[in-house]
Amino acid sequence: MLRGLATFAAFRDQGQTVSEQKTTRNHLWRLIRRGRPSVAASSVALLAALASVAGSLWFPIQTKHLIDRFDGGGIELQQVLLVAAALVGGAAAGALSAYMLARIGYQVVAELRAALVDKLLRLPVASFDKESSGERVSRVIRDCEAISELITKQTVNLVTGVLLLAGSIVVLLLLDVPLTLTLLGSVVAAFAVMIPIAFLLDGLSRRTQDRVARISGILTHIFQEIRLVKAFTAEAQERRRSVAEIEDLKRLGLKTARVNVALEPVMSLAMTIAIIIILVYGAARVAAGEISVGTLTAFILYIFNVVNPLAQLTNFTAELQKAKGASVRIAAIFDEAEEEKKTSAQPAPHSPGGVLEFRDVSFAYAGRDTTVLNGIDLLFEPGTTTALVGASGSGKTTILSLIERFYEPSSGQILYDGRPIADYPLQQWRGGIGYVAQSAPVMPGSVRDNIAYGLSGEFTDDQVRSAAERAGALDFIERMPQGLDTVLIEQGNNLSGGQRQRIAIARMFLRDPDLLILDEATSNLDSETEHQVRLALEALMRGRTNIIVAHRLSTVIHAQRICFLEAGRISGIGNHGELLASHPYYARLVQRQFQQPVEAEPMEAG
Ligand SMILES: Nc1ncnc2c1ncn2[C@@H]1O[C@H](COP(=O)(O)OP(=O)(O)OP(=O)(O)O)[C@@H](O)[C@H]1O
Repeated sequence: MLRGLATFAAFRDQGQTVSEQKTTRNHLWRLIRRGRPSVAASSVALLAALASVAGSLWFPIQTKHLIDRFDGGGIELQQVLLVAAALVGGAAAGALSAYMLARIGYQVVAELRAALVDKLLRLPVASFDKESSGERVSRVIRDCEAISELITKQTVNLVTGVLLLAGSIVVLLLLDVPLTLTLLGSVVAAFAVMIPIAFLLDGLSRRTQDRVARISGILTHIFQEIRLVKAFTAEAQERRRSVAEIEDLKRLGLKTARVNVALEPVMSLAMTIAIIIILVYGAARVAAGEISVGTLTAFILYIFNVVNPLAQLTNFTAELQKAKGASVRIAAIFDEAEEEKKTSAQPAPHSPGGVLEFRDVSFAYAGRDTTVLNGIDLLFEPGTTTALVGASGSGKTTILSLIERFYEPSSGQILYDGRPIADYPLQQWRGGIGYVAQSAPVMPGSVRDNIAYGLSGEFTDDQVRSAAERAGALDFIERMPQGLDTVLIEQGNNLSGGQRQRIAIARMFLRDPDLLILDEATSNLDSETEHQVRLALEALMRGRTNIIVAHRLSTVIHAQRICFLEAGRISGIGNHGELLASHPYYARLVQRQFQQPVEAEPMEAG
């Protein structure tokens, strides 16, 4: 309640213009509507809320009648039953409305989350460069939760609170005007006393939330990189860092507890004083014969009808602020441009065996001044292998990303079969490409799921097994506890680097793409595994158009074409022999590597 009071007061100072506040409100309303709340359930919830308010308004009046009848011959059973009916009926209606609103809230949040996940999956890779994945997860989980909380818990408070407050004031004014003004004056004064403390609590609560978010970020990082922590014996350092954060959180908690402890007596004192004022003034009016004992009793009961809605309304403003903040962040995601606009006229999918051409392609990542690729002209002929070689950061992986259409060139064109690749339907375009990323990532699921990953058809065990065999992966898969059904844990931690690579290669055999793009792993495998992976890759590359970011001399030597990149420009192109003769930098690299065992030596310059 107190946080609500403070937020209510602070809201005016947030510097939002009227039109900004309207836009924020629209965002929230748009999101709630997107969740398609059921009209029937909403109507039942509203009617039940009205019934519960009626019960709360009715019961003190019935109690007044019950007490006032004492003078005229004691308690009447009918009157007792009416009080009980008002109480029980009001409570039952309140419970029904709360349940219906909870249903609506959960339905809205489920629809919203599903829509958000769907939207996030449609966003381009560039969108994920802007914000950490943790923050994106927080949009789906926490921000949606804030909107659901508003609907499930706070809407009922708003509806019943406003009605109860307004209804109570009207009934009280009808019963006795001076006593009503005294009641309102003392309750408002009691609230006013609490506002400064509420401000303090609000600030503390925000700082606590920030701290909690910070500490969860730090801990997530530590546990994600536990190998790094252990390899560098940094446990003590990380413990110190975490303990410092935990201590800060403790200090904030204690401060909050101190304010709360001070607040409780102030709060009950303020409310007690308000009640005493009403009692004393009311008793004087009873003694003077101006009001009945029943009326005074009704007034005392109505105090709760005034205080509770006031508390609920202030709470509502706090939750509303939270939900509005959340809705702005969620709406920003919904407003982002999707990777591919759905068009009614879908062009034909590309046919295999075309020439892929980079024509004067330049590229800069969004938000970065430097151009990563500068005027790249490159031809990838069908059935050939092109190796991209160059120092670290020279733009090799970026070329692969442009082919995958993770990003669009800043200028120039990428053509396939003479047509811009952007013209082909995105799903079919990517469907024709096999991409083996450097780290050979795996997804949660079984080995079988991972080999058939992203393929829509059903695959027989024989097909999956055959792909695994061609990738040189079948032996180790069969040695795993449940074979193809073995579940791969987070980031494939139960696999070695070479095994992950062979799973990725098996995936490609099953996918059977026309164009294979491969970011060669930089980590050195032992020579036996290296040999197996190379054999599997050679088999995979046969008969396809291959584009490889090459780190190993063995790969480079076998490529028909080598493209040497320096700071985003092509400084040499040709086969191994040609480059050796024409490109001093390349020749120097090769010379350096031939002094080492050729196969294990990475090719990279930087
Ligand atoms: N998502 C991104 N956002 C912004 N800049 C990026 C992004 N990815 C790469 N870069 C920058 O673009 C440049 C080229 O990166 P790229 O990954 O293409 O190089 P690379 O030649 O593949 O390097 P390596 O061999 O080390 O993998 C680097 O300076 C890098 O910092």
